[in-house]
Amino acid sequence: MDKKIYFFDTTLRDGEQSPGCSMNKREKLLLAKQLERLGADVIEAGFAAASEGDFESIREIAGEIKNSTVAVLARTVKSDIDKAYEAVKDAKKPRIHTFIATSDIHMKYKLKMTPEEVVKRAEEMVKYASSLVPEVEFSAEDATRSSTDFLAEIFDKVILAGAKIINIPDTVGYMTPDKFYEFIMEVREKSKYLDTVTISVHCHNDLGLGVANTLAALKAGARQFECTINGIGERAGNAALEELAMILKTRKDVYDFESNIVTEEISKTSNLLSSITGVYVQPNKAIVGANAFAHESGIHQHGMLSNPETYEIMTPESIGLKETKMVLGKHSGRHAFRDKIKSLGFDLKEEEVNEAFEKFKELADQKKTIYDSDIEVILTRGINGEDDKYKLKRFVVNSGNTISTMASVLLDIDGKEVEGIASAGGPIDSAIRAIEKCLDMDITLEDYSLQSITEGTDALGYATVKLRYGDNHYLGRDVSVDVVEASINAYLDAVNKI
Ligand SMILES: CC(=O)SCCNC(=O)CCNC(=O)[C@H](O)C(C)(C)COP(=O)(O)OP(=O)(O)OC[C@H]1O[C@@H](n2cnc3c(N)ncnc32)[C@H](O)[C@@H]1OP(=O)(O)O
Ligand SMILES: CC(C)C(=O)C(=O)O
Ligand SMILES: [Mg+2]
Repeated sequence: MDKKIYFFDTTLRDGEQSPGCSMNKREKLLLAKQLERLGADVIEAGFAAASEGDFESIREIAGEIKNSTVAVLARTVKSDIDKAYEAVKDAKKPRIHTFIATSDIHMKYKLKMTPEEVVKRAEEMVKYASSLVPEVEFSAEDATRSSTDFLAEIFDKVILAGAKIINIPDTVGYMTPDKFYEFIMEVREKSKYLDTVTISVHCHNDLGLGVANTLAALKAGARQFECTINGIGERAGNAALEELAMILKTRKDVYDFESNIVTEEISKTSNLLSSITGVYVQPNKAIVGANAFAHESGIHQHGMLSNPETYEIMTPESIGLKETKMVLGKHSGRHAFRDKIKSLGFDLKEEEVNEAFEKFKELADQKKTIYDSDIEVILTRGINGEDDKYKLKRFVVNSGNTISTMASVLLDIDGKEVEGIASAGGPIDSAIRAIEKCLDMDITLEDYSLQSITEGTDALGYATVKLRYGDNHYLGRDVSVDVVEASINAYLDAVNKI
């Protein structure tokens, strides 16, 4: 049997049917060009009869795309097929894709047609479409809840009428892999002509089985995969193109097939779709999620640094990413921390690394994401005072828009606890005044500044305090995710210098 898999991308049609994923003409064209670079064999550009905008988008895509077939969807309705033809006629490789439902429930309640009428309509419209374009695809909507006898009958009729591709959609995502395999084999056995055309599948993801069912269909003889980028589509979406493509590439030992997909374009295509629609994939999404090539825990990071194959079955480069992300966080270990320090250009002795590592863990307990700039702060400034005479033990600040701010600061001064309480305009002002009450020193605060030096709302605040004592000036600094704490410690840093 044929070893080639044809990827039929329906992001611009079924994908666009997902709530919130509508695209305008310019956006559809941008994405179509990227799908062409990705190597999609067929790009289903839209549903021409749906709206004037969709019609124009398909026409423009048909005029621009040269390497992929441009398909357009139509009901088995003559006016839909005429619209579809008008939209796609200038394409280098046009395809009209027409469909009608074949399950009892759809025929009886939705179409209000008898099975005989459905077969007749399908046959007539496939014949008509085949008189307009060389390639016509026929889909039996809700095929997987239809009788296999009826499918065999309608498929044979439309194949004789000119259909070159027969699609067996799992429209409502009802199949399981074993059942789908048996189902397709049964239809193939009952049909006279199905094996003379390309069998396609179109699996929805209502039970999370879109990709698994597509692979089961491959085993049963399907050679066209209908799928979408990021798995978008009606309801729970369609089988995800990037997952299917990477399964074929990564498990060639199991699936010995060829495809035209340029996997190195996957990441770019996924990002483009998300930025156009504003619908982003979850971080743990297979292949294209932000965490798909990221490692935070120490044991995994150590393994990755020793040999990336310990924890990655695909390379980030194979989907077009530059590198694996080593995320530093509270689960990270010394190996990854040392590697990060080196990559930031610091050459530290082992005991300095250990000291910085302790500070890093302390910070990681307070902060969700540790950025490179956080590490730089740890390495250049430290995050806490060490063996100083004046040390902060604890502080409490009570503040709100309808109450006066009150701060209580407890210091350790040479091993003795001293507490100061003060109320002033804001939390930092109150805290500084509370410290002044603990100290029996004639100090003047000359300058104070606070800067956010890392990213995010949990950024490190960098406080600088300038004090005058007698005729001399003393500068104190500190960093913390808590700006009041950074301010208190910066003040104490200057006091300790006195
Ligand atoms: C499984 C799928 O993804 S199918 C594709 C789904 N995509 C879309 O529906 C997007 C585009 N659709 C649209 O813009 C509109 O539904 C249109 C323009 C196609 C039709 O709009 P309307 O004429 O207002 O009809 P409406 O959508 O309300 O109802 C669908 C009609 O098509 C009929 N119909 C549905 N599918 C088919 C079919 N495959 N072949 C023939 N007739 C069909 C229905 O029986 C119904 O007929 P009725 O108007 O005589 O009752
Ligand atoms: C139009 C067909 C192919 C479809 O989208 C479905 O059945 O899910
Ligand atoms: Mg669908």
